[in-house]
Amino acid sequence: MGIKVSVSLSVLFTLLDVVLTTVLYTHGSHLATFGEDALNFNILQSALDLWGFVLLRASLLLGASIGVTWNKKHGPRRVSALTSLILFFCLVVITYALAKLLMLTEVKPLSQQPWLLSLICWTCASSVGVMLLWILLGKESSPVNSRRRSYNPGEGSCEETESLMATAGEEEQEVGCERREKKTQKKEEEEMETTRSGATVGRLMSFSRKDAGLLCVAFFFLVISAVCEAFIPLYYGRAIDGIVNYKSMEHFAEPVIILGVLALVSSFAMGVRGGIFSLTFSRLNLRLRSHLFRTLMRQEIGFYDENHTGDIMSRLSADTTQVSDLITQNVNIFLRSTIKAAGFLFFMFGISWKLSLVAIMGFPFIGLVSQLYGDYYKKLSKQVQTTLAEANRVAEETISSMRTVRSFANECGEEASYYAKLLAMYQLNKKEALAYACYMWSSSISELVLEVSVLYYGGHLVITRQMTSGNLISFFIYMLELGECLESIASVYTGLMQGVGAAEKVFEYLDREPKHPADGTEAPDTCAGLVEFKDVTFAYPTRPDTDVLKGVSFTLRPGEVTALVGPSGSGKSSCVSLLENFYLPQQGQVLLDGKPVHTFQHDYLHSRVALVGQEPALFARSVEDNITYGLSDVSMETVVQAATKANAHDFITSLPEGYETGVGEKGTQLSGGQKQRVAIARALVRNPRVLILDEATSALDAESEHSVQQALNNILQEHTVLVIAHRLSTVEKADNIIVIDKGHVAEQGPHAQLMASGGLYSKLVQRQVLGIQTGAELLNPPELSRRPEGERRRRRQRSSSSSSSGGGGSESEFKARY
Ligand SMILES: Nc1ncnc2c1ncn2[C@@H]1O[C@H](COP(=O)(O)OP(=O)(O)OP(=O)(O)O)[C@@H](O)[C@H]1O
Repeated sequence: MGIKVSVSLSVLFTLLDVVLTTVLYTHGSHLATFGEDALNFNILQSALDLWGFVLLRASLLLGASIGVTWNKKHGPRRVSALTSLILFFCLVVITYALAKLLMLTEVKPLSQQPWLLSLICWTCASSVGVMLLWILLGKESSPVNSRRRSYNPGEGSCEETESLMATAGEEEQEVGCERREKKTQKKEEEEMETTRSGATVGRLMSFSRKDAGLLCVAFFFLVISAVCEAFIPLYYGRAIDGIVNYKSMEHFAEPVIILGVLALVSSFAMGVRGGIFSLTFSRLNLRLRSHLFRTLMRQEIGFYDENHTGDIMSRLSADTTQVSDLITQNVNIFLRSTIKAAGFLFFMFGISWKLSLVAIMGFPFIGLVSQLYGDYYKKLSKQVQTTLAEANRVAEETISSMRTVRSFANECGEEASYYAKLLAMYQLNKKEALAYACYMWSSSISELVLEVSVLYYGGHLVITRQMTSGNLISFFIYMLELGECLESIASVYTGLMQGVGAAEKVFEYLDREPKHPADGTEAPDTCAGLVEFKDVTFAYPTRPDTDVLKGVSFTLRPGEVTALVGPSGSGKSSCVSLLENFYLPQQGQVLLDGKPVHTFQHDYLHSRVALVGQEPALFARSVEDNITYGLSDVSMETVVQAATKANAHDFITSLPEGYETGVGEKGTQLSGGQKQRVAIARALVRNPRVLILDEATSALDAESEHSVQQALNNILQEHTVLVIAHRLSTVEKADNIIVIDKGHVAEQGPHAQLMASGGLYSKLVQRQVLGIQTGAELLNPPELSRRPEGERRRRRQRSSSSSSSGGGGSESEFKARY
């Protein structure tokens, strides 16, 4: 609807309002009434005050219409900013009109004052009309918005105001325009958020579709318990009337028996309803969590680089619980309270419509306060969720790296950073508490005012014999219960807002499509294990502007050992990540048997390409489960075979429960070397075609390294092996050594050739040998000097042999290594 339409509607409505109100006020013809009333105004006889309101209504609507027509750009926004105030004004007018109606009934029956009754009804209806039209006028900002969007503060193109800027005060206008833009943007965001909230609740409902049957049963019992509860105050009143008015046991006993039956049925229905809602909560929670976890499992590795574990855990635990609560708890309370409130209102009007009018006059004000509070609370709760996730992240990171924290004695530092996060949350909690206090204060005051007014007016009705004392008591119980229902509805609103905030975050993850899905389909019967990197350029998604690999090309041949060496941070592990299909290169291709790795089936690729990483991560399960991780139906014989090849069998059998022994969280109950051997067994049990050893033996002692490498040596011929090692002595006999430097392949070839060329590799070797020598001398010169001459000679020989250009190590020594 355009501005023109809403303005025309407002003008027409204003005309109708003025004419109709004036006609009703003057009873159609007596215009002299104005003069008489103005001179002798009596609130109980004259309706001049109601006619006065029409002037206010007309001024407001006409003013707003002129405003939005005159200033199409900012007018609607200004009108919209005043909406709460206008709603408040209209509610006051309605309350005043209803109060006047009650006063007039005291003077004469309403049937004798039809004009006045019609005028009061029209005043209430037209006030509602003004509210709606005001909202409509405030909303008609779409054409302006589209123009506003073209404004770019950075480029200074606030088109409409640009021409004015030529005059004085250009800068002020620009700043003002920018500020207004921000305000409007905020308002638009809020509007969008409200729409989104509705959509989120709708989506959650559809998520609970599977529990529709259960929810229907729960709803049935909810209605039964609510209806029974709605009747209870009525029979309380009747019992009291039996005592006070009839003073007869018969009149007293009947309502008491009915009361007993109602209480019995309602408590039974309440129990069944509560149980079913709890069950639905658990089912929904189960579905939501497993669905979210499944979505998380599908995400690419880059997602885990971008998002902190604490944040993800927060979504998975706290947010999913809150979301399940949103549907079960809040919807349960909302439905129960609404049904009960409707029943209570029905009985209240049945007992006394006049008293009911007094009681409901305050409700819209309470509703307005709840709305404002709910909006504010929603915003705060979102911020609280974010800070809580941050605090969790710090705690999680610290607790999972407790050994590092202890070894660097940084307990106090971690305490301080956790406390800082908690403090940030506390600041938000303080705001929440203040908002809650204000809300409680305003709602308690309005309740008190209502109760006193109802008691006063109800007392008047009993004294004037318009109702019985029993009915007044029933009415009062109804009203108090109604107050509780409305309070519950208000609390549900905030609960809903809190849940919607959490649900939006959960859906954000649920909706996330992996940027690099593992959806390859290739699964050939045979795999030779030929790996080719062709002109690969790669940057991590978290740092898209920094290429860590630049035009890298090399080949890993079946049956050959290829070593990747280079300074720290040169990009060796990044090559492994690409071969494992963790990331996609920006340019070039990583091929396995001539096909890009991402085209292979996920399971297939990882059964043919196995990785033993730098810091092998074990799971808090048994040794056997760790070795067979990700595989099913692996015989014990195969497990033992793999463990034996990895030189792990002996130590595993010496554990208290052998292969059944638990390894603790991340394998903390095993030594570094034991962990590495279990990780090697885990790779070998798959009998892979391509074996990647990324610093896989770095934590082994010389003895274990020797035997593991001997074991590996037996199987090397069947595999394509890629070795990354910092200790260059361990790679010197590899078939091909690829030297990576700053993301480039600096040189490649066998050890002897690289040493002869005198390039980066030979420098690294020399530096390392020198480093070892100097380090050893610096560390322990007296001990070294005290050692027998024979041992010193042997050490010298060993170091000189490894630094010699030919590598010096015998073939058997290499075989012992691989
Ligand atoms: N997940 C990641 N996100 C962003 N950058 C990363 C990530 N992992 C590594 N890097 C960066 O990429 C570069 C290459 O790292 P890479 O781990 O491949 O080096 P490397 O040669 O294996 O080092 P090292 O020998 O020390 O293990 C480094 O500058 C590193 O900071």
